[in-house]
Amino acid sequence: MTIDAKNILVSYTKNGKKDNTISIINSVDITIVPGKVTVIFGRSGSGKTTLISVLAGLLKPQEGSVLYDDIDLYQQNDDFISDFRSKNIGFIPQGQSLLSNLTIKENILLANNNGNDSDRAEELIELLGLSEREEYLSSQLSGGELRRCAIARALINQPSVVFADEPTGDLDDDNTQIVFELLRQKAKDGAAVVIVTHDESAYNYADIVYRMDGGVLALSDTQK
Ligand SMILES: Nc1ncnc2c1ncn2[C@@H]1O[C@H](COP(=O)(O)OP(=O)(O)OP(=O)(O)O)[C@@H](O)[C@H]1O
Repeated sequence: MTIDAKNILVSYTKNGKKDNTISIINSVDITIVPGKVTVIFGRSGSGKTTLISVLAGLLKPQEGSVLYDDIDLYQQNDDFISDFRSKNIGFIPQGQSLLSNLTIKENILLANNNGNDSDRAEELIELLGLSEREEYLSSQLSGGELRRCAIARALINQPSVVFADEPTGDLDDDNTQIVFELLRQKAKDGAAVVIVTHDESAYNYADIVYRMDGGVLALSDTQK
């Protein structure tokens, strides 16, 4: 599935005053293609999370369109968007997003559309080096283990599009490599993969590189 976003504009009202708006995403155009890893680098606060939230159907922009092939996402109703997202999109958010009273496997399967794809959950748990912690409650896990569990949860439905927001933020070098390799493998299997990060080591796994600065997106001049 190809994502074609055009003229995206997001701004927020400061202190509830209409004449006091700050622009976060400024006339951004981007095309995301299947089978490739697209990496968007940018400083903290440059608008990366906001942009992928728009691309993933989580935040309607004030202006612009997001097309998934010929589906104009924000022209659809909320039920359609929600169903579309759960069938097609895996989103790895920043921060802690798991239910603390469930085990790793239960958290992963909670997101599973096909009911109970236990084998796929096991496969991801092993790939992400979580086998020894499988029966732990998520409240008993380290930051890096929680992060890897959130990645497995985002991949359980074999999504054709994956958005990863700082997926290696709290991981050591070995686990960073495992996660980037896994995302690259998803792209090799045909998914469109988008990673936003500060982690320059992501460059080694990227097919297409963008830089975001102050809400403006540009293809990197260190293009591969
Ligand atoms: N709901 C909101 N209301 C007002 N401002 C917001 C809101 N959400 C985000 N912002 C602002 O928009 C800017 C971009 O935020 P965003 O989270 O997209 O940046 P980022 O590049 O992902 O940063 P980080 O790398 O730190 O996650 C920030 O200055 C942030 O404070």
